Amino acid sequence: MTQEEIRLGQEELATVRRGSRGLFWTCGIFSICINLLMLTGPLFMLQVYDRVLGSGSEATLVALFSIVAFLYLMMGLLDGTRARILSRIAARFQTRLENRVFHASMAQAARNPRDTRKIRGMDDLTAIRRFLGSPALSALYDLPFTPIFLCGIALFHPYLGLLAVGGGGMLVAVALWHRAAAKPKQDALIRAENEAQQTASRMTSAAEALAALGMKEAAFRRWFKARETALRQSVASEDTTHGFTAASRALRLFLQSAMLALGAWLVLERQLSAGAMVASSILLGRALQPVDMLIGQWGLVQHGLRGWRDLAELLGRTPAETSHTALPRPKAALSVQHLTVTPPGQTQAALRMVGFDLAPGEALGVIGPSGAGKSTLARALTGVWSPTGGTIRLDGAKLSHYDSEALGRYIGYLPQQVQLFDGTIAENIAKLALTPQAEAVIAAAKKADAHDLILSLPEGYDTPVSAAGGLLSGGQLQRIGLARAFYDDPVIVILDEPNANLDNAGSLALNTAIRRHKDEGGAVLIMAHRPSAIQECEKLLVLEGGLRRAFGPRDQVLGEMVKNSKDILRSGTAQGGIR
Ligand SMILES: Nc1ncnc2c1ncn2[C@@H]1O[C@H](COP(=O)(O)OP(=O)(O)OP(=O)(O)O)[C@@H](O)[C@H]1O
Repeated sequence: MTQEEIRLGQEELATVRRGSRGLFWTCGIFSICINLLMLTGPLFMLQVYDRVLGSGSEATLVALFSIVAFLYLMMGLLDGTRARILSRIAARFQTRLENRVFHASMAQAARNPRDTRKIRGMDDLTAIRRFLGSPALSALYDLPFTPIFLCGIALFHPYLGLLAVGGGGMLVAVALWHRAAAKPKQDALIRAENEAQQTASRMTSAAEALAALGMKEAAFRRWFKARETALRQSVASEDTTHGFTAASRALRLFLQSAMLALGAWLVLERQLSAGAMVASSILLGRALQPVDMLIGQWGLVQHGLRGWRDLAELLGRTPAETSHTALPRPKAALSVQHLTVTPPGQTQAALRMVGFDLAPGEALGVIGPSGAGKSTLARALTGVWSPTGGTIRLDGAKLSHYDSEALGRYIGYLPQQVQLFDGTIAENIAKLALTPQAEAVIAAAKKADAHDLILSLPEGYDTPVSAAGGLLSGGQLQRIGLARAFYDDPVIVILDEPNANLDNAGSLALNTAIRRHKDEGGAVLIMAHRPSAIQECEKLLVLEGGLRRAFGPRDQVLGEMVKNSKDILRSGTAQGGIR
C-alpha cells in the first residue's frame, strides 16, 4: 500500500463529501443561529433577575416570556432541521459510494480471498454514515462556539471567566485523555469482533464437513474463544467510555455549581448582579455541552474515522474501472504470450513466461501435476488476476480493453469448486439476473446436457438452491455450473477440472457439449487431471511448476511425453536408479 494509493482513496472520499458541500454550509449557518439562540436562557435570566424582579412589572415578565417561548421554538426547529439535513447528507454519502465500494470489495475479495479487509468495505461505509448522521457531528458544529461562550462569561466578571476557561480546559483534557485511553481498546475490539465474525461465518459455511468429521465441539470452542475475546474487549471498551462519560458529566455539573457559588460570592461582594450569576452558570452548561456530547459519542466518532481511513485504503488500492470503447463481439481467437502471474499477496510467480495460441473451433487441454498453475492460468484468462507480465489477447485486443461485464459474457467459466448462490436454478444459470431469460437459460442447460437433470428436480428450473449447498450432488452441481458457463453464448469457455465429479454419462455429456461449442466456432480450454477430459482437445499444454513444459497438437505432445518418460525410465534403469 503506497502513500499515493492512500492519497487517491482519500481524494475520492473527499470528492464525494464535497458533493454535499452546500448542505454542510447550510448546517454551519444553522449552527450559528442555534448557538446564538442558546443565549436565550442566560439573557432571560439576566432580564428576570435584574429587570422584572427589580421593577416588579408583570407585563414585562409576560412579554419576555413570550419572546423566550418563540426563540426556543425557533431553536428547536433549527436544531431538528440540522439533524435531518445531517442524516440526509449521511444517507447521500452512502448511496453515492455503495456501488463503488461494493465493486472494490468484490475485486479485492476475488484477487485475494485471504485479505479480510475486503469484507469490511461496506461496514466501513456504514460506520461513516452513522457518524455523519449522529449527534456527534452536530456537537462538532457546536464546538467552535465553546470558547466564545467561555469568553462571554468573562464579560460578567474576570473571575468567572477564569473559572470557566479553567473548567473548560479540564473537560477538554478529560476528552483528550478519553480519546487516548479508548483508541487502543476500540482498535482491539474491532479486531476481535472481526475475527469472531469471520470464524463464525467460516464455521457455518463448513457446517456439514464439521459435523461429518466430528469437529463440532472443537469448532464451537474455537468460535467461543474468539467470541470471548471480543466480549472482553467490548466490556473493557465500554467501561472506559462509561467511566469517562460519568466523570465528564459530574465535572460539568460540578463546574456549574462552582460557577454559581463563585457568582454568589461576587454578588455578596457587590461585584455582580444576581442575574449575571445565574446567567453565567447557564452559559457554562451550554458551552461545555458539545464537549460532553463528544465524549459520550466517542465510539461512533472513532468508528467513523477508522472507517474513513480503511475505506480510503480500499478505494486507493482498487481504482474504479474506467469504461472502455465497446468492442464488437470477438472471435474465439486467444493468444497468450510470455504470461507471468503472481497470486495476490505472494512474491513468487505461479505461472512464468507461458505462451500458446488457440483458434476458433479448437479445444486446448491444460494438464500438469497439482500446483502446476492450471487454475492460476484460468484465473488470469477470466481477468480475475492481472498478469504481472506478458499479454493475453482475445481476438487481437488485450483483456484489459474489454469491460469486465462484457468479458464475463464472452468468456464462460466453470471454476474448480462450483459455487451456487441463493436463488433458483434458473437464476443461477443466468448468473443471478433478476429476470432470467428463460430461452437462454434452457439453451445453456441443454448445451451442458443438464436440462433433463434440472427437470427431475422438485420444482425444475425454479427449484431454490442455497449458497450453503445441500439438495444437489457434486456431479449435479458441476453440470449446473457447466450450464452457467455456457449461458449467454460465450465465445471461449474455460473449464477447470470439469469432470472431477462426473460419472461416465456426465463425462460423455461434457464431451458432447465441448464438441457442440467448437462446431459453433467457439473455443474451449480444459484444465484437467483425468484423460477422459481431454478427449475433445486438439491441442495440449503441459504445465509444471508454473512453466510451460510442452505445447502442440495433443497426440504429438502425448507421444513426446511418453517417449520422454520411457527415456527417463531407461536411463534410470541403466544407472540402476529407477526400476
Ligand atoms: N489464492 C492464492 N493465493 C496465493 N497463492 C495461490 C493461490 N492460489 C494458488 N496459489 C499458488 O499458486 C500455485 C499454483 O496453484 P494452482 O491452483 O494454479 O495449481 P493447479 O495446477 O490448478 O493445482 P490443482 O491441480 O491442485 O488444482 C500454487 O503454488 C499455489 O500455492
